[in-house]
Amino acid sequence: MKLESRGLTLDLNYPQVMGILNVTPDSFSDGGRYRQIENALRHANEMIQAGATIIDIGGESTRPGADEVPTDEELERVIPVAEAIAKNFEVWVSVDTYKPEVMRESHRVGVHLINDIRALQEPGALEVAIESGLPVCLMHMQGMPRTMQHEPQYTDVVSEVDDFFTEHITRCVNAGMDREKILLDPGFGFGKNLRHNYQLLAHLSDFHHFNLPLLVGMSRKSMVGQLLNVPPDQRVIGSIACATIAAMQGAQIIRVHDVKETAEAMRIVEATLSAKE
Ligand SMILES: Nc1nc2[nH]c(SCC(=O)O)nc2c(=O)[nH]1
Repeated sequence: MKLESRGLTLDLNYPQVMGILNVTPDSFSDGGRYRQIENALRHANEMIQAGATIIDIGGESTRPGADEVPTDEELERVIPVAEAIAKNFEVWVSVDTYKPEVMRESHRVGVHLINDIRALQEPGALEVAIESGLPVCLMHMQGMPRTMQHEPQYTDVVSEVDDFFTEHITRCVNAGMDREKILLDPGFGFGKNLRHNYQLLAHLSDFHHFNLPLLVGMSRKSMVGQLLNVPPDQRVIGSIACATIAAMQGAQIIRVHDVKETAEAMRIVEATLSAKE
């Protein structure tokens, strides 16, 4: 499986590491110190050297309870950094946004992938994404970041996420999007309790029936913290375990803070999966 964008190709026969670049003052793990462009470029370069093939830039913290950021503030945080990275490095640049204006500007400055935690449900987002021709990650979320962790309920979380994927793939394709530009993400921690998260991880390979790339993000999240009872910056080993379990099930893109550690773990996964053939 391969993903193309702007002349770059991502070989999805091997797990690809997506490095997280938060440009938010309140991001729960980076502490928002990457707001300036020079720091952002330095961090992006570190992650690329460590093995990241995608840099995911986020201007609005979506940790549980986070408030929304005005569009012009998000544009100011994200676009200059996205442009600088796209100009300075031969790396995929994705933008973690649900706002159509941010998607449009991201496309204009050379971004390769739209990463939308709201699965193009904001008014205008689907049209902008189709117009851009960029690949888009559709992520499942129950509720909204401010309230999504207040008693999330499912009859069967795996089948309900599967139904969500079916519904939104159909919606996007019917609106004119090429099906092969869609990526899927179960949205760990977005309206899920601990058990829901591990049910999704345990059954991740069930989602391969769509024959679309699976992107997962568990890095430093509460699904690790609640088991290990450690703060975000001490969740690296647990996050690597999650990444390894996901990649062993064929997840193609792993979204992480700790790129070097994850990239090394993916080498072990690759060696194991290729020995299975
Ligand atoms: N596609 C995708 N995008 C994301 N953006 C965030 S922000 C919260 C955090 O990093 O803890 N999580 C995810 C995720 O899981 N998947």
